[in-house]
Amino acid sequence: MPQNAIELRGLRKVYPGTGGAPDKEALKSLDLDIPAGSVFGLLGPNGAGKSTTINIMAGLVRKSAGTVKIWGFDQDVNPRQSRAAIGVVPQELNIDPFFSPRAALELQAGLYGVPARERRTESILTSVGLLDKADSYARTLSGGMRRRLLVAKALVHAPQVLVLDEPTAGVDIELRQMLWDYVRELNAAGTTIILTTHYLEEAEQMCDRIGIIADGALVACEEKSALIGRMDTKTLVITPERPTALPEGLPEGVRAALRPDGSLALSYARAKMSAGRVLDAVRAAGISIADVASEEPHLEDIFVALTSTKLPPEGEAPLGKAS
Ligand SMILES: Nc1ncnc2c1ncn2[C@@H]1O[C@H](COP(=O)(O)OP(=O)(O)OP(=O)(O)O)[C@@H](O)[C@H]1O
Repeated sequence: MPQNAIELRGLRKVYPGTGGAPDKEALKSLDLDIPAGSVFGLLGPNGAGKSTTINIMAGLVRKSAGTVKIWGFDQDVNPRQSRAAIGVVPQELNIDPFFSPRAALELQAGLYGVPARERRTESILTSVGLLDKADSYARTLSGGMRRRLLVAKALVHAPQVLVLDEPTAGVDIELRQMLWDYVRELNAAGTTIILTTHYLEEAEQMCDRIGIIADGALVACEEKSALIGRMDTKTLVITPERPTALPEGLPEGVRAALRPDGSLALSYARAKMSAGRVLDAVRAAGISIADVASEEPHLEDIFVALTSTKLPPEGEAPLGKAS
């Protein structure tokens, strides 16, 4: 097993401008290692270059410069092996409406040159919960079933690396849970998982390593815990015994806000301040404390700090997206 499932070096992509528009440098010079066996989240605002990166890895978009290694195979030197090592679940739900799931998987297996005796059509359909629909026309499948069929198609050639591009956009909570349970199972069985998502909470739950890309460049790539640990802020949430206004005379560097439930949120840099000092200052301001809780920073805080972009809340369509 190679140390890295994916190695990108100096990856650059320029889309030629059309109709008088200037060229677009979608990837500037991306270096990225994704360790084998990980669940890696590739995050970034709209237009950052995530799909371009994934599509280059999948062989769907031609890079302008740089090298791409998949499972140790250089895409330019060993195109067949590198293609065989990766399966991509695309963002769009486009499937051929006249094929049944069984026929779609058989066709995909044929495209990848999987010999008939090695095909696992039934077991893949079973694991994505589509066996009872195996022989129905794909056009009769619900959106959630189509998504599962796309996952199944990406798995027919048993790739070591599975890429899911925005897999849960517009998917209901039950299906999302099922999809993630299945992805976790695949990972436990050794498949490296790469996913892009607009839902930071999802990335926080699912991924053990995270890369953040903004404007065609990687701005962070670390273990999730290290990334969150980089954020030095801490927040104390105080429930006062009686309704209160914002306290006066807090130490410098402490930001105070009243929350709609009447609690008082006090944020500060951990390196410069202690919880004890903050609480002393609150008491000195005449506030009696009924309860205190502390909040650690979330991935979203880091994302905002690194990209200056706030993502829309869960459930809303990301900017510029129809889905
Ligand atoms: N075929 C294309 N021709 C010209 N420009 C393109 C093309 N595909 C993408 N771009 C541009 O390249 C940049 C990166 O796009 P990309 O789709 O990779 O971003 P993304 O991070 O996946 O965004 P999103 O979250 O919206 O999917 C954007 O500015 C986009 O407009």
